[in-house]
Amino acid sequence: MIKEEIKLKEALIVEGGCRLEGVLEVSGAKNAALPNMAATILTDEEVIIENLPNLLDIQTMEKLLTNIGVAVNHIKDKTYSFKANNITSLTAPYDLVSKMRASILILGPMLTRFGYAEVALPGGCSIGTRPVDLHLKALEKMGAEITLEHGYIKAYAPRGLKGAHIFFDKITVTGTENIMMAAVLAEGKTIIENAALEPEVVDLAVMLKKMGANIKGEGTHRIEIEGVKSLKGTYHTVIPDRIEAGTFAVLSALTDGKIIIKNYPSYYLEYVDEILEKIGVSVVKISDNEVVIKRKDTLKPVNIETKEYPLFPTDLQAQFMTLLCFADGVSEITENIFENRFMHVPELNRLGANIDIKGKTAIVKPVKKFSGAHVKATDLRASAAMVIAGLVAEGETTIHSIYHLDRGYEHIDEKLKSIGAKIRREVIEE
Ligand SMILES: CC(=O)N[C@H]1[C@@H](OP(=O)(O)OP(=O)(O)OC[C@H]2O[C@@H](n3ccc(=O)[nH]c3=O)[C@H](O)[C@@H]2O)O[C@H](CO)[C@@H](O)[C@@H]1O
Ligand SMILES: C=C(OP(=O)(O)O)C(=O)O
Repeated sequence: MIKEEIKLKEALIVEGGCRLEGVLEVSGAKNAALPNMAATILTDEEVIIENLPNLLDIQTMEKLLTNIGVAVNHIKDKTYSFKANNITSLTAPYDLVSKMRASILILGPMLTRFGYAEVALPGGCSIGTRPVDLHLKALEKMGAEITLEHGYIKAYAPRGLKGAHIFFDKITVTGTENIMMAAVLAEGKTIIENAALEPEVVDLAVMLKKMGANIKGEGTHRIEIEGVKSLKGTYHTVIPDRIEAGTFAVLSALTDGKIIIKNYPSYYLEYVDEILEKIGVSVVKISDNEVVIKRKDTLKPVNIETKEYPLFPTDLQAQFMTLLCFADGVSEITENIFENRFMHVPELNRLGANIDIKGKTAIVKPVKKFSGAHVKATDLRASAAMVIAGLVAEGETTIHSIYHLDRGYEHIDEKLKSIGAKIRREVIEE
């Protein structure tokens, strides 16, 4: 059986109630590393990226890049070099794209540098339909001719892309990144309005500027890019993962252990930290890059709405729902970004939670305890919620189908074992 087939059947078995003590280190951000890697297509010079997290999604992006001829070399722990000086194909095949929606990020760079790109349509995923129409419309506005054939996006710009005025009807993170990468080598000026403000978008702009791109306004809703003829190599370090950090904060608050979180990016988590404070959980800085989590005896309910950065991230919704199950009143959590991101609710209820869904709002009623059960890890952050829930539940929790967890959490079981958690992987026939 090949490795990935086994992974689909892997389960995580978590024993609840263990005393946790030690250091949890936050890894490089998946959602920054993926666009950083895609941007290496934009130059024939060597780009070195450091602090790449060891994740399935990173391996998928590596495969997408090597598949088109990018030379990827491991230099040292978490540091890789990329050289796109011998591109042999301009296709992102379905078998890779179907593993990870962020594969769409190589469309903009391939098209702008080589005038052609073929990427399998990512299709829907468990958290929603997630179309890429905004990416495609923006590229068309830049002069690309796009057709959809046999499940593939085929994009042509034989004479190169042209700068354009793009207004995104909806704020899109990878859409902003894709168009920013397309615009850096386009002829003339591109203005992206209603651009995403996420730190990962800003980090991509920082990297592109080091490569010689001319970008202004990153971190605001209006980004201006003046195209240049070519880009050069650079050295870049991936920023810390704010979602992994937030996940660790929730885990720490609920298990009430003596956990130090290292590389906690407080500067990206201001709003999240404010919400934690309202719940009765303080993030206390103990050194430049380390925090501990202190909680009041009684947790308070809060209402949360997911929104684009700098407001509450959808990628922390499931973890905060788990935390709020133990508040002393009713909380309401509204999911505004993805239409189907409550799949953790029935799974949390299996563990003893009392959550109802009304449209796009989950009503989280207080419970005193969770008790271990068999649950399913339905998507990436739902999986993280199950791990947290398993650590606080009485008895043993078996989390089935943990494939998604490995897409976005680096060695989660090893990290948790190092602070005293009893957690193991088992291959279960399903
Ligand atoms: C690799 C990566 O960075 N993933 C993140 C990125 O995903 P991703 O970039 O895919 O998410 P978007 O910001 O694009 O999606 C926001 C909303 O816009 C919609 N939309 C998007 C594009 C489009 O062409 N048409 C359209 O309708 C989506 O369906 C969704 O409802 O941002 C999400 C929102 O913060 C996060 O949850 C993901 O972790
Ligand atoms: C939804 C997520 O990722 P992706 O966009 O890669 O599916 C996530 O990181 O929670």
